[in-house]
Amino acid sequence: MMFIGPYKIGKAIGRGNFAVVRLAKHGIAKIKVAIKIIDKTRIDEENLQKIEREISILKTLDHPNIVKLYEIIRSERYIYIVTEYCGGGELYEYLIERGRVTEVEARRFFSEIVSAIDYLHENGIVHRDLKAENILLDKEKNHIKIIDFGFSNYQTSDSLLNTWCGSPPYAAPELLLGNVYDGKKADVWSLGVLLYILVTAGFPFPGDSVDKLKRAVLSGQVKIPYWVSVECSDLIKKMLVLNPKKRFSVKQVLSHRWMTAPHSARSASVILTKETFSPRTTSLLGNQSPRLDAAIMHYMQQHGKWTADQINEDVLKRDFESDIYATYELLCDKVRVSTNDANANCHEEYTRRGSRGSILSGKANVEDPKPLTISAHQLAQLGLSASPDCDSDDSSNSELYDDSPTGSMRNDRSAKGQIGLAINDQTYRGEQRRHTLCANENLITPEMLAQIPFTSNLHQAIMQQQTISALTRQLQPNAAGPSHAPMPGWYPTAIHGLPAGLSAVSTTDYTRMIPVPNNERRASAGETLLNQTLTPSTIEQLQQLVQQQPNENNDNVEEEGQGYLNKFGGKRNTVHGMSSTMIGPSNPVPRHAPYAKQNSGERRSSWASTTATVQQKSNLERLYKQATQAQDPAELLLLPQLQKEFQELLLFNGVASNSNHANNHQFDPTALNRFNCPRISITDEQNRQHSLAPCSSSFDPVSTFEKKANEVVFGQRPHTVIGFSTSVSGKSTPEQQVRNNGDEKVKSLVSTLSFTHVVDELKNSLNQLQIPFEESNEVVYMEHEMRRLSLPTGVEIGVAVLPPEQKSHIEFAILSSDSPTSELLCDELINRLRIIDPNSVTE
Ligand SMILES: Nc1ncnc2c1ncn2[C@@H]1O[C@H](COP(=O)(O)OP(=O)(O)OP(=O)(O)O)[C@@H](O)[C@H]1O
Repeated sequence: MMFIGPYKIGKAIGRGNFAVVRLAKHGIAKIKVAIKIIDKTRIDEENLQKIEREISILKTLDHPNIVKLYEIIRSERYIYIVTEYCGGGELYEYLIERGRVTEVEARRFFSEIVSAIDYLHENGIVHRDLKAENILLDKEKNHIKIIDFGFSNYQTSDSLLNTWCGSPPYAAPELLLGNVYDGKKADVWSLGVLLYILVTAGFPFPGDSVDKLKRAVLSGQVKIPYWVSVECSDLIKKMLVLNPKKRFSVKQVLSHRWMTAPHSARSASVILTKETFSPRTTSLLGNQSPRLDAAIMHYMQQHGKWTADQINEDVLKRDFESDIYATYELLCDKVRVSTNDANANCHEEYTRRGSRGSILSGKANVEDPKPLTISAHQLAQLGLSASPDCDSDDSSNSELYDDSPTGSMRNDRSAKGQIGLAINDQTYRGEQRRHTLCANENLITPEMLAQIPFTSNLHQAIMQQQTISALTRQLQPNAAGPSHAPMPGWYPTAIHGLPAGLSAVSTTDYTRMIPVPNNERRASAGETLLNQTLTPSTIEQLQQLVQQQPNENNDNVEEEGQGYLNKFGGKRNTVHGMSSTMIGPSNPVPRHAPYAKQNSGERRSSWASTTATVQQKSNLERLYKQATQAQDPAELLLLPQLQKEFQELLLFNGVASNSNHANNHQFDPTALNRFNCPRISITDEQNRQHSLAPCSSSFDPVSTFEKKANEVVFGQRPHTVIGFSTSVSGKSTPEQQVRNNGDEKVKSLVSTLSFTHVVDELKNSLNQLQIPFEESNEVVYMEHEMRRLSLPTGVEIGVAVLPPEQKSHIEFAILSSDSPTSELLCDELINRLRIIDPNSVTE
């Protein structure tokens, strides 16, 4: 078992360019954390500076949608960045697994992302590496947590940046061009890409190299699929504006009508505004020093063996390099989570805070930093017994372990705190003294106070008490007595935006007045004032809190979090510098939803040729006859040979057909592998005879082979014949017959684009999909000229301009109705047309 300080180290849950991220669990608070471990010997000075900047920025941040920093641990070789653990994985994985999300869900996620970026920009910070891999989800996959501030930087309002960084698919055009740039506007571009990805599960700009991507981005065109609402498209387009000066700012994004559209009841609760929080340092660096929670302090004194002064000092200083501060924060979070309604979470807490007016701040909807309203009975028993987690001294086989910081490696605080950054430190395990405390005063939060009528006696009594305690503190600022009286319910994390003077409010929780058992109190040194808030009954209750909290008590950090790397084969890393050839994720999000599940067994593009050589045909025919006339099923073994012949035929025709195709399309047979296509095309001989398929013959070995293969592979024969009529009259077409039969295998689209435009776009799409086609335009359909594209996949596409609309009428006839390939292909082509023609109508 491996420890870094008080953290029991588990499996790797992520990897970056220079870091490995591991799951860990805090020995005292029993909270899971993520530890980013940076090996200093593997990075150069420049990157070390980058990491230091990331740390210094993280220290200043405090937003519910930004990963929370707990502690920085340094050793000679490693830097350990301890942050909150986001158990829901990356947004990227989420989209890969589920495909695009509904706009309601997209709005909920995106609102949180934008809220966090707004918060950063408000504080003069730009992220510069926004991407779906750097956006994590909480355990319930409800809320966003932005991570990876490795490229973040400070930017004053009028300054420009010049370091090229980020991930190409998300990079703004000015970055791709290598210009100086406004980091905030570059972030907005990435936000545009993110929103596009959310609602389409694809990237807005295609390109498998930086050059291609650059060309696509600089074309200034983004094709938005038809299913995206007009409002959402509008917002995406306003974020993906080439000219950064004309591009939306984050504020404009926030006030766009798509963002302000009604959220679902649940999502409404997560909309956060800048007033809802502020950097912790702001509140803490003010003159009004917040006061620490007495119960937690007391508990820490007992279990960490720190003195009250040490705790006060480190916590108020927000010393991230101190295990004292981290322990305090973690314990606060532990209690906060448990205090909330079982189904609520801290985000809703934020909202509840934000949604109420505050007498104290005098503002409506302004952060009324709701304390955790943890009454004594909830707080006092954060006392943990000796943790079995920490009992192992298995330090021999771990590189990390060997180089883990020891108490001596830590700054002064660790020595003072004694909580055991040393791996073998026994100080936080072993026997712990748990004092029973007693309270004669419960808690009231400022929020509750705000709801008590100003003029009421109760309010005045509380305020009076507040004044007295404030005065007491002023008179005895350093006394270990009354001036250190606890401010139950207030934590650094809850103090954000604390209105001046609030720290002096004496608190009594009238809602949590439960009978307090009058157990014997065993006082300990330095707790003279804690007795006001802590009750004997709390010991057991809080013990339960820590020991019984679902999931949190699961020590199995090794097992958890293993999924990410195993499943997705690693992290898509951020690149730095124009020279990189890397482009986007190694598992690129497919561009359009129909292809979102690249490995789906259902999706089969097919490749058949109608132009086999005579020799190939006869060879196939012979093999086919042998196979089909075989009495013995074993002779079906001939099929692999047939398959091989067929593949050769495909390759032959793939190369040979280059010159035959429109636009001199370069057909690359290796594309078959890329598209994961089986070499089977499902067509029907009869169909070929009676429909328009060119090069039909009475015996088409290719199609008969396919038919046989179809039987073998799919266990059924293709049977339905759907197709356009060749007849000039257009009567009694197979298509009509099918329709009469109630079968809807002809998909139609009426486009507002011109006939030529539609045909060109279809041909482009087919070329992009690397599907060969035959084009003919002599056909007349319902007395109108019709362009026909015949595909070897069993799809016939007819395009005509029909009165009275004079719009392009496109029909996709599926010749083999049971071919999933044909269905998917038609859908894909229709989707592509809709992207360029959102006003088109499906019939
Ligand atoms: N707090 C966390 N909770 C859960 N997983 C995390 C957390 N922090 C990081 N990870 C995982 O580890 C991965 C790498 O983390 P991070 O992006 O911070 O590393 P990096 O070295 O900065 O990466 P890059 O090289 O892309 O910049 C993340 O993509 C994520 O999957």
